[in-house]
Amino acid sequence: MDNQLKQVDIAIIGTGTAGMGAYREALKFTKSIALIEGGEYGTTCARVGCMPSKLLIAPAEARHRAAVFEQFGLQGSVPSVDGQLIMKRVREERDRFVGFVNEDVDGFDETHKVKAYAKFIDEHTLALSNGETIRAERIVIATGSRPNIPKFFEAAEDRLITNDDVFYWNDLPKSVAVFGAGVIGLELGQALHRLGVDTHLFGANDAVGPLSDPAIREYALGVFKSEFPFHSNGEVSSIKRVAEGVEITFKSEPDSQEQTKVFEYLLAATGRRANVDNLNIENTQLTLDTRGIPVYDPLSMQCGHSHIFIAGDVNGDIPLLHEASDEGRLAGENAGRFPEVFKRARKTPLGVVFSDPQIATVGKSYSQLVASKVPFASSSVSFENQGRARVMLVNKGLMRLYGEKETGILLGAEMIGPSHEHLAHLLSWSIQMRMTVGEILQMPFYHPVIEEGLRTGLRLLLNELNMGPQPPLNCIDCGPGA
Ligand SMILES: Cc1cc2nc3c(=O)[nH]c(=O)nc-3n(C[C@H](O)[C@H](O)[C@H](O)COP(=O)(O)OP(=O)(O)OC[C@H]3O[C@@H](n4cnc5c(N)ncnc54)[C@H](O)[C@@H]3O)c2cc1C
Ligand SMILES: NC(=O)c1ccc[n+]([C@@H]2O[C@H](COP(=O)([O-])OP(=O)(O)OC[C@H]3O[C@@H](n4cnc5c(N)ncnc54)[C@H](O)[C@@H]3O)[C@@H](O)[C@H]2O)c1
Repeated sequence: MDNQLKQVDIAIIGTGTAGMGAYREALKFTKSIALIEGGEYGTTCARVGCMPSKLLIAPAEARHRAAVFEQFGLQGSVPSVDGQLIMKRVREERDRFVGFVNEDVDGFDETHKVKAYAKFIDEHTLALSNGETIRAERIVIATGSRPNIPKFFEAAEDRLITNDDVFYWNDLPKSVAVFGAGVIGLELGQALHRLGVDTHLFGANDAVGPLSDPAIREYALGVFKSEFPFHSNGEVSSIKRVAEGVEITFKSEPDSQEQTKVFEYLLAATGRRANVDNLNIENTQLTLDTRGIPVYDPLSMQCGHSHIFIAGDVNGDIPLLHEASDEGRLAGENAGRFPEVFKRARKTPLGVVFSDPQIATVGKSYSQLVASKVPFASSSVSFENQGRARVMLVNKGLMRLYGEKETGILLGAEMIGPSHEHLAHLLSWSIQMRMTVGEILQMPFYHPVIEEGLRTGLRLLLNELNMGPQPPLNCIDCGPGA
């Protein structure tokens, strides 16, 4: 094997978002790099993740929106769905996004790119699936994650699919059983339903996306259950491949009647698994956690005190695009400067689920605050009577804000509601600036806008913190419906 030994300063395993970020930073320190990719270039985000999922959601939301036009007094039928055209646009636009990534990869130094899967032989040596061996002074692991599929689902045989399959469809199916009411299940399940696919969403323990605040979770359950069949605490007793598809026998609630239904596909959206189990990581001296993931410092991405760094979904921490990008760059920089290693402050946590209404989490979650024993106060604000939301007929939503007692600093928020991708950004920026609730309230709020609902929530929180008066009901100087 050693006849093909290549020696480099830095090997980066994986050329996704984190790997590409690591490469760009590492280049600032050395030109001796192996950027290794076993699968397809293009990144999970662009190929089968963030971008194609939003491309599927866009027509689904547009069609759903048309269904409320009647309430404005606009008459007319809801547009019919041409599944082939919908999927054609999803694929074409997706390919365009992938094309941009591939242009970047094309621009990388050819001598740096290695097309093979890598495994550890020892702490410095990697065996490649093409038979070559690489010895690297420093290594960045950026191998991403893959769908986690419970064994139970294998009974669906060839009708078992994941997000990796959906965005290659040529047409929409007639029916889909979506398992997992996490982020992927909610986004794809609701979009498929809105595009006329007979969709059932099967959850577990009443979980909804990333929500931990019981009040928001309950509200979200109500919203989604009123729109499509959502068995948030269902029990599935059997899954069978039958001639027409997948037969699923289930109870919608533990004490409800058992029912059997055949779906064209079973879509597994039951979480993701770090691609660390196929790296022979045990051939290194790294300390592993109970999931088999190397223990690392999230401020430097360094595994222990070693020359190995881990970034992106593979570290199982915050599987989001902007985090993978930040982590990749930090890992690449530190791999470049090793043995000197710098710590960098991380950004305020921010998560958005592109369901409708949108779900968002910012800063510390409710469950983290409860566990941390930090003294905090909270406020709740509904968007059902919020002026701008009612004008636009998007008045479904509930927001909970958490602030630190004594300092009045905003700590976090969980929410479901209209335009919450934007409100969540305002809140995360405020939290990152360590602003108090009083200081945020000094910022301008226009009228009439959805942000006025956020202002009401902040005023209520200020009062809960004993730092401001109870806001007047239907406050006219705040604008009607604020
Ligand atoms: C359906 C879906 C929707 C999503 N939507 C959003 C969203 O809206 N917003 C958001 O912020 N995040 C979203 N995400 C999450 C986001 O896509 C990921 O957090 C991000 O893409 C992770 O990047 P990464 O670099 O860690 O992994 P990847 O981009 O997956 O890169 C890892 C690379 O490593 C390669 N590899 C694996 N093992 C080896 C090996 N042994 N040797 C060599 N190469 C290897 C893989 O082939 C892959 O190319 C979504 C994810 C999914 C699945
Ligand atoms: N908008 C976004 O930012 C976005 C979109 C999609 C994905 N993502 C990222 O991808 C990650 C993975 O998404 P995901 O939805 O696969 O994972 P997830 O962890 O968000 O949700 C998985 C869900 O599956 C449920 N589950 C597990 N086993 C089950 C079973 N047997 N039956 C029914 N339900 C079961 C869990 O209770 C959980 O609610 C997310 O954590 C997120 O970071 C982000």
